[in-house]
Amino acid sequence: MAMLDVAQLTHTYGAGAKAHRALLDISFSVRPGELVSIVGPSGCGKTTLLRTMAGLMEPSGGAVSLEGDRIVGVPEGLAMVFQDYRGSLFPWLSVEANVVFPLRGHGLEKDDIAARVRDSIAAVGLTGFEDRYPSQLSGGMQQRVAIARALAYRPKILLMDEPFASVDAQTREELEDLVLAVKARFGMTILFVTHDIDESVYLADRVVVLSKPPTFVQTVLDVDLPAERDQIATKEHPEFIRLRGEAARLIRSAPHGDPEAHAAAHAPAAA
Ligand SMILES: Nc1ncnc2c1ncn2[C@@H]1O[C@H](COP(=O)(O)OP(=O)(O)OP(=O)(O)O)[C@@H](O)[C@H]1O
Repeated sequence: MAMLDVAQLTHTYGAGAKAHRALLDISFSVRPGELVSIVGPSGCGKTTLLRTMAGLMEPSGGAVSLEGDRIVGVPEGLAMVFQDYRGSLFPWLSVEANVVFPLRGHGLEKDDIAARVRDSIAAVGLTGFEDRYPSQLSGGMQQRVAIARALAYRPKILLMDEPFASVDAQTREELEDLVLAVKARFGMTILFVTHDIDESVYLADRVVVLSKPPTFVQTVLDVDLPAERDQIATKEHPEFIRLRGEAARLIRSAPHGDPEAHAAAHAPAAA
């Protein structure tokens, strides 16, 4: 069974003459232990899609399911890491207290919480920084804290919304490799939204390429690259070069969804 299943998702903002159809028909799934990335042209509806998947917004049609259960409201087994790490960490709490925060109130034993927190902070390379406050850390380190917090929660799926868009290029590469390391170590299932085509291919098992709004899935690319990725060797691999070229061409020439053609294609056959 898919960990996350997005089935014929549609969304229209407003109604009547002011209606704006954002999502025309989005269907894809994420298997357990897989990293699926989502790329598309600017304004293609990535935020709308993420908000729907996180249960923060009800779609106009279709459904999102987590392990077969339809998502209505924010589901238990889901954690998110956002681009804006400044807004997502509590500035008045230490690194450790930030990581502990979402574990409170779940009936976990003290020892279990302590072990999860220690393990997650170690996994993101921040052992020794437990007592620091977010303002005492670089942007990349703050994003590591956000990742540690999500790891400690042990979600079924981790949604990452352009998480590295605000850090410098070198830090970005380090954080990408950190995501791959924690995915391997914790068998994490990850949905990764990005504007960066290289990043989408480098990290993923599959890449979902979206159209312009009203948005549909143009294609899903299988990333047939060795599981062990390397910032230099993988990006020189002929298959990486082919895939990034294909994704770039699809995004550059992305069409808008055509509601009439879509309705005709999905109309029931005439009797
Ligand atoms: N509240 C709203 N009311 C009306 N239209 C909206 C609303 N929010 C988004 N839209 C429109 O829906 C479409 C998808 O918007 P969304 O913000 O989901 O795209 P995005 O891919 O996240 O954008 P970006 O590439 O800028 O991050 C856009 O055409 C946008 O203008």
